[in-house]
Amino acid sequence: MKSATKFKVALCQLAVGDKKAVNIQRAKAAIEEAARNGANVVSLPECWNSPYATTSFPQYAEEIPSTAQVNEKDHPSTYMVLSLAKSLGIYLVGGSIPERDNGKVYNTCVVAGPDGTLLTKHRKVHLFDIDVPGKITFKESDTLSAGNQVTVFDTPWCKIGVGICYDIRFPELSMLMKNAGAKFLMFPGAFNLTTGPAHWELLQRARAVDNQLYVAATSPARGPEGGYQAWGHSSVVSPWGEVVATTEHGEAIVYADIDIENANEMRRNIPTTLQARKDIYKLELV
Ligand SMILES: O=C(O)CCC(=O)C(=O)O
Repeated sequence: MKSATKFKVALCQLAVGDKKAVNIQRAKAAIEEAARNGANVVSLPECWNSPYATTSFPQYAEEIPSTAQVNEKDHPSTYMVLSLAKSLGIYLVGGSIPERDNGKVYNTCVVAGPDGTLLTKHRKVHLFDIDVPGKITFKESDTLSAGNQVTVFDTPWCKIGVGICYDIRFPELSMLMKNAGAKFLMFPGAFNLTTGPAHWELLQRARAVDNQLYVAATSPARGPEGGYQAWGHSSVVSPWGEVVATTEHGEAIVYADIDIENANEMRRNIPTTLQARKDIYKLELV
């Protein structure tokens, strides 16, 4: 399905283990399957090449140079993403990997275009530092640094904004992506068994309705006992706030037919953007 406003998205809910080469092969196979099934835009989950653990991030980190510098030996994850986007002719939102740059490590999403170029990268802006006593304590800032950019890229169908996991909790970031023209927001993410059931779907539906656009969130599959337990439930939500595609917590590929005209219609019918009281409040980049 492909027209001015219609395309197919696929979210690859991958199992992730401690062998990077195996993780890359698994991701490659899922992306190939998604493309065979007609997906035009494919997403990987947060942290798909490394265990989701602060101690693993520096160990699994790779540099992410510009397209011409990417090679298989030094940048195997990004190499796979760029070369597969090109051979399959798809837009690939490469989940996230730990990125090393100038002695710092970031949680970074690489976006590849169908010509194999690195269109943009998003460094997670809001680090996941939380403490819910007796349930979950996580402190990404122990080993990660935060990005400071709002990320939106062009496709033939619409502009797509990218955030990573915890970024979805900050409505301002999504609003800034909408203001930059996005009609679809994609969040690779790895919620957990405490916040997942409570907030994963709610936040996607909230961001979709308050910005009148599509939202997709791609999780890893649930791991074995002992490691980080991802909530799974990768899903796609329409501008009206309906969950149009989802899954449970095992390995899966979630497909959805997107029609951006649904976002346009919602914006015409309920014209909140025009009705916003910009005379009494405003949102701006600093
Ligand atoms: O916001 C949450 O509850 C989970 C966030 C998370 O797991 C992450 O940012 O990696």
